[in-house]
Amino acid sequence: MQASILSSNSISNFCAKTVDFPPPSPTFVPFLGRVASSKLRFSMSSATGLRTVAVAAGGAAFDSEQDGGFQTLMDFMGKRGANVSSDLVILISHLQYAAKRIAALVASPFNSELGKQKGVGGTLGSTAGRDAPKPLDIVSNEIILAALQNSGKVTVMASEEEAEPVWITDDGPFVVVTDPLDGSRNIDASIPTGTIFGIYKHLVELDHLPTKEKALLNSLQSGNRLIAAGYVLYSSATMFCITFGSGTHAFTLDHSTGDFVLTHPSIKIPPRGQIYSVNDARYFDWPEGLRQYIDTVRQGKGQFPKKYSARYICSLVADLHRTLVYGGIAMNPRDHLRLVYEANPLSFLVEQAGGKGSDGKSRILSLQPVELHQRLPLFLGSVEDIEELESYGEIQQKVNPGYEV
Ligand SMILES: O=P(O)(O)OC[C@H]1O[C@](O)(COP(=O)(O)O)[C@@H](O)[C@@H]1O
Repeated sequence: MQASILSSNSISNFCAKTVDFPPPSPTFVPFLGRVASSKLRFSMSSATGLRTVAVAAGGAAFDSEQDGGFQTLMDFMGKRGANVSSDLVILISHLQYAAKRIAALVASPFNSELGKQKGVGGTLGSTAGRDAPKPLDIVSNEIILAALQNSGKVTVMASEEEAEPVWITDDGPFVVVTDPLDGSRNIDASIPTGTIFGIYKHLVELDHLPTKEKALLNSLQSGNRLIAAGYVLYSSATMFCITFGSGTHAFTLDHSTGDFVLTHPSIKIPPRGQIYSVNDARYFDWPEGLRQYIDTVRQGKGQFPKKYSARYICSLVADLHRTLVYGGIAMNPRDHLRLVYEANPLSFLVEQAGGKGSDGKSRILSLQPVELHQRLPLFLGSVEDIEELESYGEIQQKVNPGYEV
C-alpha cells in the first residue's frame, strides 16, 4: 500500500515523499507519529527505500543508515546532542535502568496485590514485618535508591517516600531529588503513572557539616540550580523525558531492544493551548480569580476566542506530558504538590520547552525551598495561558480540607 506521509505544505524542513507503508524496516515505526512535530527529515535511499535524518538538540544530525535507524538516549548523551559529562551519563544510564524496572513493575499482573498494601512494610514505617508485601511507590523508591547507589555518582537522595534525605556516598558529584512513583493512587485502574527526578551538583562547600545537616541543605537547593531533570511516563508507551538545560527531549522505550529511542527532540510547548487540566470538583473551594478564569475560558470568552476543553487524569506526569505536547495548563491550585520533588523538576522541563512554571504568584524555579516536603500550588503550561490565568489575581486555593479521594 502506498501512502503519502507528508503533504506539500508540511514544515519546510521536510521533503514530501511517497513511501511504502508500512515501511520495509520495522525500525522506522517509532518515528512515524512524530513527523509533524519533530525536526525529522526523510529522504529516499536506494538500499532501504527510506532513510531517516534527524536534527537533534544543538543541531547535531544523525543518519539512520549510520546509526541503525535510531538515536538512543545513550547515543544522545554520548555523542550527539546533550554534551553531558561522563559522570552524568553514568547516572542517567542507571536511572533509565530503574525506569525500565518500574515500568515492568507497574505493568505486572501482580501489582494490584502490592498496591493494596498502602502504608504497610515500607520505608516510612513497618508494622507487618520484612516479608510483608510493599506498595508500589515504596518498591519504586527502593529501585531508584539501588540505581543511585550502584551508579556511585550520588551523594544524597531526597525522595518523596523518605522522611529524611538518604546519604549515599561522600564523593558522589550529584544530588538527586525524586518522586519515585507519582499517581500511584490510580494504579488499580491501570491509569498512567510516572517517576520524577531532578539532579543538582553536590555542594562540596558543605562537606564539613554533620551528615544530617549537609544532606538536608544539599537537598534544599533552589530549582534554578538544577543541572538536569526528567520524568518517566508509564502509559501506553514508556517515555523518558529529560532536560540537561538545553531543550527538553523525550525518548520512547522500544520493548524489542530495551532502548529509549529519541522520538520528540527539542519539544516546543505551543504558546497557547485550548485545554485546562484541574480537579474541578474543588470548584467551590477555589478563590474567585480561579473560578472566573475557568468560567471564562470554558465559554470561549478569554483571550483565545474558543471554548476550552477539560482533561484531568489525576496523574501529574501524564497531565503534564499531554500539556507539553498539546499546550494549555496543568494545574493543582491547592497546597498539595511538592516543591522539591515535583514542582522544581517539572518546571525546569517546561521552561526548557518554552513554557512556564508558577505557583500562581512567582516563578517556581526562583523559590528557595525551606522544608524538604514543602507543598505548594502548581501551574505548568503554555506561556500565554499561564499569563492570562495569573492576570485574574488570586488563583491559589487556600482552603484545603484534606480531600479523601
Ligand atoms: O487530589 P488532587 O488535588 O486532584 O491531586 C492529584 C494529584 O496528586 C497526585 O496524585 C500526587 O499526589 P501524591 O504526591 O500524594 O502521590 C498527582 O499525580 C495528581 O496530579
